[in-house]
Amino acid sequence: MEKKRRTPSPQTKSSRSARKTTTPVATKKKQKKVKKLRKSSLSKAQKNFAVFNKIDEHVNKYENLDIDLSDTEENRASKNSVILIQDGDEAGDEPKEIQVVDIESESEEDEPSTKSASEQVSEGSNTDENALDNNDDFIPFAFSSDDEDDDSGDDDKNGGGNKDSGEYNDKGSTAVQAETAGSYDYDNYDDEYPTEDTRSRKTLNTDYPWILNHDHSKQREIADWLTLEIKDFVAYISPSREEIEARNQTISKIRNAVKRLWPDADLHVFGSFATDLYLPGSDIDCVINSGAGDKENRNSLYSLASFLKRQKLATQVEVISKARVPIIKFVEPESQIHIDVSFERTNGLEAAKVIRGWLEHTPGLRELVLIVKQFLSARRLNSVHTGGLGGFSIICLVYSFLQLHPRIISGDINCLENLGTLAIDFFELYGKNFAYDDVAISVSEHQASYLPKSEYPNLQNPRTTFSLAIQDPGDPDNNISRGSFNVRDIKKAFAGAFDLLTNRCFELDAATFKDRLGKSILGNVIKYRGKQRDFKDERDLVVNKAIAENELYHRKRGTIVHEDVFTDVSDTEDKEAELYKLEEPPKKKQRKNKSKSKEKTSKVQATKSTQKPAASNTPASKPVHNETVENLMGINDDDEDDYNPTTAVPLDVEDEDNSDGKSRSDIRKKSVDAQTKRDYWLSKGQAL
Ligand SMILES: Nc1ncnc2c1ncn2[C@@H]1O[C@H](COP(=O)(O)OP(=O)(O)OP(=O)(O)O)[C@@H](O)[C@H]1O
Ligand SMILES: [Mg+2]
Repeated sequence: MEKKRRTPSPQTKSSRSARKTTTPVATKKKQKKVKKLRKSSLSKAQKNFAVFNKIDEHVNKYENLDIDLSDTEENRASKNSVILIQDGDEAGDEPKEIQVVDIESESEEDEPSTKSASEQVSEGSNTDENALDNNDDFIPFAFSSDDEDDDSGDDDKNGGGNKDSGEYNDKGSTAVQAETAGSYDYDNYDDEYPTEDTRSRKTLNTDYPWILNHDHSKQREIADWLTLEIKDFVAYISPSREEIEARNQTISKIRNAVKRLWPDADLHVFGSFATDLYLPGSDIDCVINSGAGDKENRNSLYSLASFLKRQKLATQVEVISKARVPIIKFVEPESQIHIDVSFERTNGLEAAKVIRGWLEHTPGLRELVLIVKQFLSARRLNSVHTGGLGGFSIICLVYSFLQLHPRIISGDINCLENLGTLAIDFFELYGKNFAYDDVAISVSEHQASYLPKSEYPNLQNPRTTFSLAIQDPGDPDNNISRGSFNVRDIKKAFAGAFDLLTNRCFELDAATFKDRLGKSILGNVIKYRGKQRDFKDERDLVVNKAIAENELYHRKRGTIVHEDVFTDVSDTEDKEAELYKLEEPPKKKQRKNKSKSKEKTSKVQATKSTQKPAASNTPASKPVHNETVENLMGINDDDEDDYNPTTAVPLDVEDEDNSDGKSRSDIRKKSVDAQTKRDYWLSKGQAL
């Protein structure tokens, strides 16, 4: 039944009449207004970005602690070594001692090079290499194309060193200099983006290749354009058949080797490969569990490291034996995939299953996680060793964001159709509004909630209140983000992304269709520099064995328990064919329809009515009240939240024709959606 119409908000009224009376004078006025708004928002953004100019806090000071074995001469020499990193006892402590331990020499790899490190870098970067693998796609918060050219000099200053680790600082400082000197022209930053004339030339080597042949510049709603770009980006970086197979084979090889060394042990995969949340350059997280449960010790770690090296299954081996979670890190030479191996634990295997459950029930989760991952990875803010935000924390952050978003809870928006708005909301929340000092995030198998930090001493950082606290879904006393000590820079980066995306949207919204052509919104904050990929998300074509084996592992264990129990999945009586059978591919993106949204609304209502405090196993659990949640989200309930989209827009407002035989109610639904988006969008501008 049609709901009773309510008086639209003044904001709604004015935007409606503006659309109805589009005289040339009105258009000119509107353009002037938009220009003014844009200018003021740009200058405000400029102010926000002053933090990047005046202080160097955003430069990742801990970057140099990261060990990169690929480029420098010492590192080349140590390719035949095992590196022992002695971490502090607590995650988040900076590494205390680094010790290189030679375990074996293999002469062919030891050949000294007379070439400079930079030459080695350029020679080493074969065209098949993916810049993401090398974390080589850093984008400074500056748009001057001169930045890249200026790098060479700085490289020399840094001892002609490690391009990989130097790039962040070099580019960052170049960007800072350019902007401090006032040479950056905000009005012309679009120069970086191809005009129609230069499009064909630029598209051959674009930094945002996901727009190639995927032009959305004709979208009426700018938020829809961003949503479509996000979908394109995700399709672009999703794995091809070959990539999945390479990962599968790599795991099989390592597992076979482990079993040769330790017949009572088995290797399992968890982390992003077991959740389908990996970027092309992501590592593979593995754990070795054994019948005796005795492999987590220094001797075993070294035995395995030496063995894998001898078997030519590992290069660039590091043994990190004194960390809270001792691991071996190495690169598998054939696939060049980075592997982390931990020992005698099951929590990662349990987390993988929980995360897959979240993915199944949370539309948009995969898309937003990959966007945030790529965003942080390009800024080198994704490594916990340097205080960044690890993949696990990102997943929990995005999951809680989607679970607690008022507009999703109320069934007001469809996640997959509003990825653009949600991405901006995410950056706004964690870049500008989130109360890091007071609020912790709790995620459990079925829900998320905000917790008052004061009541959870175990989640607090003893050194500072300004920290991110995310309760481990598998252990309520564990703050999974306690190692992310660089939260200040992460917050700044998110705030920057919000400003850049919002400004870009305003700018392109005001531009003519001709000027929009070939331009990217997402490219303002995310770039991809590397081997050109296809838009082939081939996850439906080949079994991801990490997922299949993890499913089997849980089937064998029957239920999720939090004890260390050895379960050998390779010694299985289950038929292999059964295990690796491809399931029916999931139905391709469904268009929103009435029954689906109704179903969703009732589901949301059910969730709301049965909402329990998160982490029910923690008695003090007390989710922050919804009003506070809305404050945290930065959404003002005076304006658009009062607005009833089903009644605010008359049927005759939309000027689209009805040639495809849609019913009037379908059209109203569409126009309502468009208006909701527009109003919401305008509110973003006012927030600037
Ligand atoms: N702080 C932590 N506390 C407990 N478990 C953790 C923690 N960090 C990581 N893990 C476990 O390790 C797994 C892999 O973590 P990681 O941060 O590498 O995420 P990822 O999804 O593999 O992302 P990426 O693709 O960036 O490697 C997680 O799924 C989780 O099970
Ligand atoms: Mg990982």
